[in-house]
Amino acid sequence: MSNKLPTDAELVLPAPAKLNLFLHITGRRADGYHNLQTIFQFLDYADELFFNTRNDGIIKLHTHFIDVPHDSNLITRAANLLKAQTKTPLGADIWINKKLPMGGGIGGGSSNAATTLLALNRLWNTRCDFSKLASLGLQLGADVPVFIQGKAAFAEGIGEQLTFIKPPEQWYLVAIPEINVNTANVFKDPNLTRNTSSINQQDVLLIDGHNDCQAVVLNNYPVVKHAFTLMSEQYPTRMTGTGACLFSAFTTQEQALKAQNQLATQLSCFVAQSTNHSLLHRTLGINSGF
Ligand SMILES: C[C@@](CO)(OP(=O)(O)O)[C@H](O)COP(=O)(O)OP(=O)(O)OC[C@H]1O[C@@H](n2ccc(N)nc2=O)[C@H](O)[C@@H]1O
Ligand SMILES: Nc1ncnc2c1ncn2[C@@H]1O[C@H](COP(=O)(O)OP(=O)(O)O)[C@@H](O)[C@H]1O
Repeated sequence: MSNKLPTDAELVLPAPAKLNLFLHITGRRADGYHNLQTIFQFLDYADELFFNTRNDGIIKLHTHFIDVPHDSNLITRAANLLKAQTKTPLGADIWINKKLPMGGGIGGGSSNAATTLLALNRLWNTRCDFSKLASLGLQLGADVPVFIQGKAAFAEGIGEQLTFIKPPEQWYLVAIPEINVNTANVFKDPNLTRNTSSINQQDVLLIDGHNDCQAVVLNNYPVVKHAFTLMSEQYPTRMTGTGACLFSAFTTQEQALKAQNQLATQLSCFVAQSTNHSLLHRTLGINSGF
């Protein structure tokens, strides 16, 4: 990814990561998608996107991703979708400082799409409300709506039915196994547990839960299994989303940094605080009441 970033962009915004604190798969729909129950909480660890308005209507992503052609990049797709929906004559120049690992289950692509929708809606003055942007975002990925809403949530359906909640804000050590896990392949795996019992909304913050995708990913990706073994020998460890990233919770930053130091020679990892009010919305000055 080439990364010459502008120093004078009109709008600079974060696209934060998320964790799935648990991920239960409760069934498979007729269209092949899976119903799930999960908690999304944000991390104060983010990509950074830079936006300038263009008057000629062109949407240009300047940062090159090695593995993702521009047309299929979720940033370009989000910008094109908002432009088509609102028929604005305006365009945009966009750059990204990419920090979030791709295919890691921390939602970087979805978060990039959500940040792009909120940024351009503001720069283009296209006045779509959150629920309109969330439904546009859902066309790009199941996790985009929660990033648009910017509040930690219990999610059902394919992740789009959101009930806002406030799980404890903690410090996390997040390990990044060097592999990109393909979400579709995890959901296709015959060994995936698809019949976890549904939980009631009022119990969401009372249970510890688990991640149904974890066993499949540990079984199919030795790199993830190795990282999980190293980490779980020391701390309770869980996978986020469909992997590959793994996380352990700590009460203080010091504890999380100490754990990072212990594992640093063997695993690539970062420490971040979880938050119920997204860094994106805090930066935009949107007061969610959270
Ligand atoms: C399961 C989660 C939890 O956060 O995993 P991560 O992507 O974060 O790891 C997400 O909701 C994933 O959302 P997203 O990554 O947008 O998935 P999509 O691109 O919509 O789906 C990729 C493919 O996975 C399968 N899929 C995805 C979501 C779902 N609830 N059921 C499915 O069966 C479908 O085959 C789909 O074609
Ligand atoms: N802007 C983007 N950032 C990251 N991934 C993107 C982007 N646009 C498209 N993708 C594609 O989406 C896939 C999933 O990306 P990502 O959201 O980072 O992972 P996950 O859904 O596992 O958290 C990537 O492997 C990549 O092929």
